[in-house]
Amino acid sequence: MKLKELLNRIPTLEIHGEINREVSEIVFDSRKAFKASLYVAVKGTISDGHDFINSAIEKGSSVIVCENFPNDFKENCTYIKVENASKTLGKLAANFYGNPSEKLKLIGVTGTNGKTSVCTLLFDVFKILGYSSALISTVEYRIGDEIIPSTHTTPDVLTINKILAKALEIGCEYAFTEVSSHGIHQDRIEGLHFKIAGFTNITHDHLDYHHTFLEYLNTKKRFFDELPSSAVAITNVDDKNGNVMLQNTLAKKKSYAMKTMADFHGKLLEADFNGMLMNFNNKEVWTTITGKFNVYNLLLVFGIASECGFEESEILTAISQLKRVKGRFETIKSPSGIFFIVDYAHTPDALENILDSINEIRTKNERLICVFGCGGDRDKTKRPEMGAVAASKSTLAIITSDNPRSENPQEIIKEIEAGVKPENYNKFLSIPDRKDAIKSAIKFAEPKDIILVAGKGHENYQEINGVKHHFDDKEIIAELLNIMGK
Ligand SMILES: CC(=O)N[C@H]1[C@@H](OP(=O)(O)OP(=O)(O)OC[C@H]2O[C@@H](n3ccc(=O)[nH]c3=O)[C@H](O)[C@@H]2O)O[C@H](CO)[C@@H](O)[C@@H]1O[C@H](C)C(=O)N[C@@H](C)C(=O)N[C@H](CCC(=O)O)C(=O)O
Ligand SMILES: Nc1ncnc2c1ncn2[C@@H]1O[C@H](COP(=O)(O)OP(=O)(O)OP(=O)(O)O)[C@@H](O)[C@H]1O
Ligand SMILES: N[C@H](CCC[C@H](N)C(=O)O)C(=O)O
Ligand SMILES: [Mg+2]
Repeated sequence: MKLKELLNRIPTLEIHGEINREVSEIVFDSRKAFKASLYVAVKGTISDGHDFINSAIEKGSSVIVCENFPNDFKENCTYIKVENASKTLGKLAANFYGNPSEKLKLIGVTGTNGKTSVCTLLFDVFKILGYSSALISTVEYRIGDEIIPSTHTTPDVLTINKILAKALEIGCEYAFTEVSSHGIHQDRIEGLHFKIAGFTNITHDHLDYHHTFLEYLNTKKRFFDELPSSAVAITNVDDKNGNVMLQNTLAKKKSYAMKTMADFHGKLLEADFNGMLMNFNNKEVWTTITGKFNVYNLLLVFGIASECGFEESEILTAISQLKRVKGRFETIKSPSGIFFIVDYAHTPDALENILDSINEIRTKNERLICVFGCGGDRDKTKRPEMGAVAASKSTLAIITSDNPRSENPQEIIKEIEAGVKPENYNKFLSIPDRKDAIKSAIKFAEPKDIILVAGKGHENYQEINGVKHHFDDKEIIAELLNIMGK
């Protein structure tokens, strides 16, 4: 594409060099630069892309977009000064890929918990309704039937545009994307045109990155603040901050709730481990998805599909055909009758919700064993809160490792243990090796007991000191059951 065309509608401060030249690709990592590429120098959390301008040129970049010009200009290169390189990257990406987000219906979902669930369920509902879509999620990216491994919940803006452009090319009409707080903060959604934006809930997470809860909340709110008046914003008004999210949005406001009046109102009539009977806007629907928090997720799916123009009855028929999302409340029953639940709960709120949901369903004649840990190099303040919740809401909590990353697993466990309330000191034990922890839970369990293995859900690895070792909770459970004959 010609640089002149690429710069269409993009504000610049100063240009040095020829703008009548061909751009082969846009890159924001000098290591990925090649012949005739345009390199955008972005300030990151560790380094500053401006330091790599010359390495990008050595690898073939001939256009540099930056906030400060270097001291000397290389021959045959064009330098473009902009106010904010990270935001400019979003606009360049949209122009380069032909503004795909304006051409298909882009739907974004933000919130602490439930984004993957809602986006995946939307993708599945729309498929049942006969529409092909794109999905951008923590678990995987999908373009119609094609599956691409996921690197980020919300990837960089070039990747998003590339996925959307490909989706458009193969005839998709919708795209569902998770919008993470890191994604908003790092301008990974800059230049995208959202038709509908959904909010699930906001509780404690990522305070390592955002520092305070208010900063975290305001980052999520920015997603709604920046929507145009042509968009629709759907919020959970049972959440304390559900209305705050939409306070300054220009978008048309819609709500969903179970406890208060809302445009999309839901009730949970019955729930067991096989599914739930719900009532949505006075119509009953049965689903194999279970857990009270999933009523909220399904209500948001219902609200979004309604705003896309589908009839309530056809949406509910599609909801009744949904399957569970990978690693979310997935159940396994052993030959001897031990019941396992594998779930991605990795925040205090998620762990509390899943334990509450299990406790509401179970008879209490069995025991509930909770095996969980906390990720290293992530929000440390979650740890004692998760320790407190797990020990108080289960018969036995087995504290173990999640992804320790660069941290010492024993130290993470100590921080989790510190949150256990004195009255629950006899209700927990700590086993650092995750496989050993699951093994102990199985040893301890009798038929009908429930073992919740939380925190890693769909993940098929355990990251220790920068190395990802293959580890899949479901596989480990099957392997141990086989060896232990239970
Ligand atoms: C903390 C964080 O989010 N970091 C993200 C960020 O990297 P960074 O700011 O550290 O980049 P940097 O190393 O400082 O480099 C700055 C710039 O210089 C460039 N550079 C760097 C070195 C070089 O030799 N040449 C060069 O050009 C880099 O490409 C970059 O553009 O920008 C990168 C490019 O987009 C991301 O890949 C990276 O995600 C890291 C890997 C990550 O782990 N992020 C997680 C925390 C994350 O984003 N998670 C959320 C989900 C959270 C949730 O569960 O809700 C997600 O959306 O996935
Ligand atoms: N609406 C909800 N409210 C509270 N907890 C939920 C909700 N939906 C899911 N959960 C819990 O949170 C866990 C993670 O769910 P999900 O993967 O859908 O969230 P996410 O927002 O995509 O998370 P991430 O930020 O890691 O991408 C689930 O396994 C479940 O335990
Ligand atoms: N997207 C989340 C996932 C956490 C999953 C948990 N297994 C962990 O590693 O902490 C994060 O990166 O914080
Ligand atoms: Mg997710």
